[in-house]
Formats: sequence, C-alpha cells, structure tokens
Amino acid sequence: MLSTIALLSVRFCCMKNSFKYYAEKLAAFADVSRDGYAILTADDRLLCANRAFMDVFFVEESKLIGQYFSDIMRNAFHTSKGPRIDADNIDAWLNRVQQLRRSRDFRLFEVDLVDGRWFLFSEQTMPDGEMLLQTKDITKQKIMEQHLNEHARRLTDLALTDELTQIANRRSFVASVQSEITRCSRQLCAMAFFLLDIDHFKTINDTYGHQAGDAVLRQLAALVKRTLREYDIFGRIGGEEFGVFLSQTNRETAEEVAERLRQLIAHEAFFIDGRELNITLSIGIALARDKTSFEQLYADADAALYQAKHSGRNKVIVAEYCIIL
Ligand SMILES: Nc1nc2c(ncn2[C@@H]2O[C@H](COP(=O)(O)OP(=O)(O)OP(=O)(O)O)[C@@H](O)[C@H]2O)c(=O)[nH]1
Repeated sequence: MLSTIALLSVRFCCMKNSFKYYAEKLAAFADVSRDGYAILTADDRLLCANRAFMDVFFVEESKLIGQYFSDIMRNAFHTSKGPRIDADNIDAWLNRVQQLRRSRDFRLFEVDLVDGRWFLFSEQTMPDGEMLLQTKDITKQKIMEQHLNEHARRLTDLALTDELTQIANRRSFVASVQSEITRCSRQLCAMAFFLLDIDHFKTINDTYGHQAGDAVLRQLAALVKRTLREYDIFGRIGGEEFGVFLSQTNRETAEEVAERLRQLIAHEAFFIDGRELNITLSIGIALARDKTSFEQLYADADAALYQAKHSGRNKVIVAEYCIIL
C-alpha cells in the first residue's frame, strides 16, 4: 500500500516537472504537422499559427501574426490566394461569415482553396473568447467523393435513359409524366398525351435488317426531340412506340403539334445503305383537364392510335371522348 502511494506520487511529480517538456514536444510536433493549427485572440487577431496553417493562406508568419481575421480574409480575396471566396463584395461575405463564427463552441466546415485543394476546418471557441482553429487537407477524399458523385450521376443517367435513342426510357418517362399530371391536376391546366408509333416498322426490320431499324429509331427520336419544346416530356415507351406529354396544351394546340410531328417524319429523308426510306408515324392523342392518371391517358391515346392504324396509318387521331375538351 505504502509503495503504491509512493509510486503514484513519483509519477505525479514527473508529470508536474515535465509539463514544460511536454509543451515543447507538442509545439515541435505542431510545427512539422501536416494539419494546421492557429489560435485567435478574443478580439479576433491571430495569436500564433503553425506552418501548415500559414500554407493555407499563402502568407508568411510575420505578415499573418497579429492580423485581424477579417483582414486575413480580405487579403485572400484581393490577392486571389488561399481560400476561394465566391463573392462580389467581400464586406457582405464577411458579414455573413461573422454571423456563423463563434455562434457555437465548436464548428466544422469545409473550405476549398483557389489552387484546388480542400480543407476541413474546425473552430473551437474557449469560454474566454480565444479560438483554436484546426485545418486538415481533405483534397484526396474530395476528389474521390467527386468521382463517386460523377459515377452515381452516370449510373442514374443510364438507369433513366434509353440506350439506343438516348432519350428518356419508359421508367423515367412515366415518372416525369406522373409528376406533371399531379401538378397539372392541382392547377386544373389542360394536358395532352401522344402515343407515336412507326408504321410498318416490322417491314423495315425484315427488309433492311435490325440495325437499319435501330438507325431509324435513333434518327426519329433525335428529330422529334429537336422539334418539341424544352419542357415537353418525350420518351421511348418500348419498341417503335414513343410518348409525348404536353402540359398547358389545349386540344387545338395538341393537334397542331402532333400534325407537325407527323409531317416532319413523313417528309424527312431516312437513308439506309444509300437508299431513301419513307417513314411515317401514326399518332393517338389523349387530353385531360382535371384529375387523370398515366394509365388513363395511355389507354385513351392507345385507343386513338388503334383507330389511326386501322384507318390507313400516317394519321393523327384524337381519342373520341376528348373531342369535347
Ligand atoms: N430494330 C429494332 N426493332 C425493334 C425494336 N423494338 C421493337 N422492334 C420491332 O418493331 C416491330 C414492331 O412491329 P409491329 O408491332 O408488328 O408493328 P408494325 O410493323 O410497325 O406495324 P404497325 O404498327 O401496325 O404499323 C417488331 O418487328 C419488333 O421486333 C428495336 O429496338 N430495334
């Protein structure tokens, strides 16, 4: 028991006596550390900083120590060195930032530099107002994160795009139309839905081969896409069938647009192996003014398309019940 007490008191003595030693060790490590450390006084002047911290601001120690935080940031803004400050007016930017700083005891945020590097900053404010700033280079992680985001975006695009025609596939077309139907139904605005189907497409495949059929599908999709307005929804529903959804479109305009599409394709030159093909479209139109669904519009447009096919093809037909709209 006695010996344990003696041992503890010896260790305590050692720690007390070597406090200076440890402080010096810490200072030496901080000096060579790749992480940045700095202390700001309660009135926001830089008290001390290690090399890694100064490297973030591209400023020599003699020029940085004693400066106010706001002047350090102004210097970064005017010299375009150090942290990237995306602002036209540095004072307005500083106002915004100052509201965040010291708003909590501890804050963590990411900062990108003009030279492309990224840093994770932390701010620890002490009760007396002094602040410890730490920085860690996270450029590698950020680059990896950007790659992953890009990869995820490409995967999403792939999942939503029809590989052959590069327009919306059935899944993304239906999803876009459904959300637009919801919006239109709420605002009681007129909507039009077209089903476009290439006439005698099987004959094209049988006569010229599947690849020729693919080329026709690609050319036709590109043409229709170019003709529609940017906010119209266009997609490949499957095979040689395409869908178009127009919001805020009454019957007269819907017929005009569909007729324009029909004529465009009928007059377009489709060349396969140097031979010009005549391609035509049959179009069924469904219209709605209040609550409806994709399934309802599709069924109505399909019925109209059936009529267009059975009354000679290369035609635009409006679904019967829609005539009064
Ligand atoms: N080349 C190609 N052909 C496809 C694709 N998807 C479906 N088809 C073909 O499209 C043809 C559709 O034929 P049908 O449904 O009989 O219609 P159609 O010959 O166009 O006749 P109508 O629609 O009555 O005018 C079939 O031969 C399918 O094999 C595709 O991605 N590429």
